[in-house]
Amino acid sequence: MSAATDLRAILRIRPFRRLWAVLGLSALGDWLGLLATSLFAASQVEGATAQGLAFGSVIAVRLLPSLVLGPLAGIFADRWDRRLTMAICDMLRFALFASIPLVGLAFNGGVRAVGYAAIAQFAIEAVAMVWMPAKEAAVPNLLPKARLETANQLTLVTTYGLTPVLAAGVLGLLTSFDAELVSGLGRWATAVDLALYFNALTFLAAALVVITMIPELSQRKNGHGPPGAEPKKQGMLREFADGWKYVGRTKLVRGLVLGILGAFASAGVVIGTAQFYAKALGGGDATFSTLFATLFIGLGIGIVAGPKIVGQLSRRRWFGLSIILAGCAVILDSIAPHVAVAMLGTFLVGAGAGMAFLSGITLLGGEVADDVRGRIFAFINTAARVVLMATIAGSGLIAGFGLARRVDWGVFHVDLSATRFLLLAAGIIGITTGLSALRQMDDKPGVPVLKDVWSSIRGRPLSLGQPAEGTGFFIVFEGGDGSGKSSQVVKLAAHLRLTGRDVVLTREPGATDIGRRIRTLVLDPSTGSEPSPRAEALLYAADRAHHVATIVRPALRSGKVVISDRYVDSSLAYQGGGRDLPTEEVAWLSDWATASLKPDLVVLLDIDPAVGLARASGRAGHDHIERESLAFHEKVRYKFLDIAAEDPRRYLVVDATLSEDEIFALVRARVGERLPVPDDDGAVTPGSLTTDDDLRDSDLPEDPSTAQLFEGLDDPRAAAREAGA
Ligand SMILES: Nc1ncnc2c1ncn2[C@@H]1O[C@H](COP(=O)(O)OP(=O)(O)OP(=O)(O)O)[C@@H](O)[C@H]1O
Ligand SMILES: Cc1cn([C@H]2C[C@H](O)[C@@H](COP(=O)(O)O)O2)c(=O)[nH]c1=O
Repeated sequence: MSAATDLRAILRIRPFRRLWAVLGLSALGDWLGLLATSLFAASQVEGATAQGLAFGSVIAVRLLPSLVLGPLAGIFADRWDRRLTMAICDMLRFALFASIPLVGLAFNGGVRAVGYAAIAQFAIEAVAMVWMPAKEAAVPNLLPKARLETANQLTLVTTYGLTPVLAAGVLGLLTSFDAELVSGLGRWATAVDLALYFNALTFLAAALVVITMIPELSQRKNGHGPPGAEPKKQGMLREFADGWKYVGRTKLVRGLVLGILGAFASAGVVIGTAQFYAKALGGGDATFSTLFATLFIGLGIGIVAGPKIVGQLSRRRWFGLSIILAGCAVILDSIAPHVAVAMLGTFLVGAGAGMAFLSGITLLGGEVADDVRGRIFAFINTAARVVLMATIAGSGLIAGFGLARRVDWGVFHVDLSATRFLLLAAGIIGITTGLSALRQMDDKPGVPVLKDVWSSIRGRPLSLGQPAEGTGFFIVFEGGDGSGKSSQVVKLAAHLRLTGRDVVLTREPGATDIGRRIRTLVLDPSTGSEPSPRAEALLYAADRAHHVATIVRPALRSGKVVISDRYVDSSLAYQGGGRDLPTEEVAWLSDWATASLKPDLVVLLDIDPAVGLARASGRAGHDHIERESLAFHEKVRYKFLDIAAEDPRRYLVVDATLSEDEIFALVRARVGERLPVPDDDGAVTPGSLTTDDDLRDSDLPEDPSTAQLFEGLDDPRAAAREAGA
């Protein structure tokens, strides 16, 4: 789907469209408020030092409430109606912003007006701390999970890309007409005052829209109860503690928090050392500004283009990898010999941070239960600010002390700068936290990360990972036609049943009703037509999907041993090797069909196709595949061997020209290593199965499924035989 179609799709969702308009208004108000109150404070006093102090104090005051109120603010979002919380917060912000110029007018400017501006700013920020988690927690309830990422892209671009520019434009426009405004409208209508009134109105409008037009903001999806159920009310302190506990005990959230804080710590060092870094590169203010702009361009591109670049890559993996990318890029900055390399590094830092930010909040929104979401957002918001401020201040201080040192060892000398060391440390922190987040949150264990990334960048289908499946054991027999699989599966099933195992014997294609019809379609020459290679691959996959869903998984779930005559590798070997279809696409198809169910053990009976086909020709009637050329069957054989060589722990490759009993002895030994034998009390001893002497034909239990599967009742070869093919 194109980006425009994606956008249209989320903007078609009415409550979200309205909320987006509200967010735009609030963000515009916020930026305008920040700029205007700072200018307002500076304009109330005389002299450069006093103006600088006034400007700085208003900004500093904005950051304080998050430290004090941050962790508590999330409780409001989880405890009370989020729509009401947002509307009340917006009304309060409306009143507070409007009061700043009015109080300034009453005091006739001066230090008292600045003092009030600072107090109002503190209160506004405190209110914003409550509004923000309510909004963040409500958004995921308005959208389908699959649309959350695009929605986050849109709100991030609106909040950090469009509205600051618009706010600066509005303020610039007003200040350029300052003199005219004052002479026309009077002393109460300076450009900054008007900006503050305008800003107040944006919050009033937002409050009205929220309360009258987005009732959906009140809806809840209870994470632990039925949808719509009221979350259980408990004491505030208990709720606060529960929020912390949730972070501690939930692997995903722990990984996200760790990753986000690590990323903010690295970003803090980059920002704190930026001035000194520009000097270390031999540049000045212009270099500093260029690097800063590059960082933000990277950030924007990461947010806007990131999802398209990584395609279907797991978002959990993407999050960890983005932090690792940012960490590596900071290390590149730390060793950059000149500005061009530093710009590349800084761009990648921005891109990595933007992608981590987007994937992080999307994961939080989509995966954290509704009833704690507000607290988690508030917790992260506060912790991130604390880490950011501490690292900016700390690294700025350290970098300022030790700008550059030259260490001489006789003829050798090295230029060491504290800035570069700090950047190196920040890069290492970034990589370490990224790796740790990746480890904590990985949702595809067993699937190599780099292979996954490479496939996703190339737009190839990805492997789906392997979910655990009950307590059963899944054995598959593979090999060319006539290699002796059917003979061995029957022996092994009988043998395991003698040891008391509950065994399900099955095969592909054709173990189910649907499968039998597919088998006819795909193999039976008497149908008069043969499927094209891709259709053939799809038909085998369809048979497999139904087979796994209705026979294999249920049996494994109830602890049975499932023995299948052919499975996924047959598709890889015949359709991938024999028919020359791209093997990774065939693999993905089967992965999807089976929802990634992999066998515990695969026995590959390897045989020269000339020998196997000669054995199979003993049966009258040949299916489509048996009629293929020897070259085709040779490609199949080598594909089977390649697959087995990649995972020797899972495969037992046996020379299928050995006698049936010799083969079975090898199979039995290997199965015995993996499959413990239960004793009379149900206890298990690994590694001892029955011997040949234990296995007498007369002892074999009746196995109707075996008869049905292998006696040719539904076998197209039988039909072909009858038709005299
Ligand atoms: N180890 C062996 N040595 C010689 N002949 C064997 C051996 N194993 C099986 N056979 C014979 O080879 C023929 C094919 O055996 P079987 O049906 O078990 O193979 P298969 O791999 O299931 O074949 P297909 O894939 O074509 O269904 C049968 O006649 C069987 O008796
Ligand atoms: C599962 C599967 C099978 N095939 C081919 C391989 C054989 O020639 C026939 C099945 O015959 P059998 O006597 O039951 O072994 O189908 C395939 O091409 N792709 C597959 O995925």
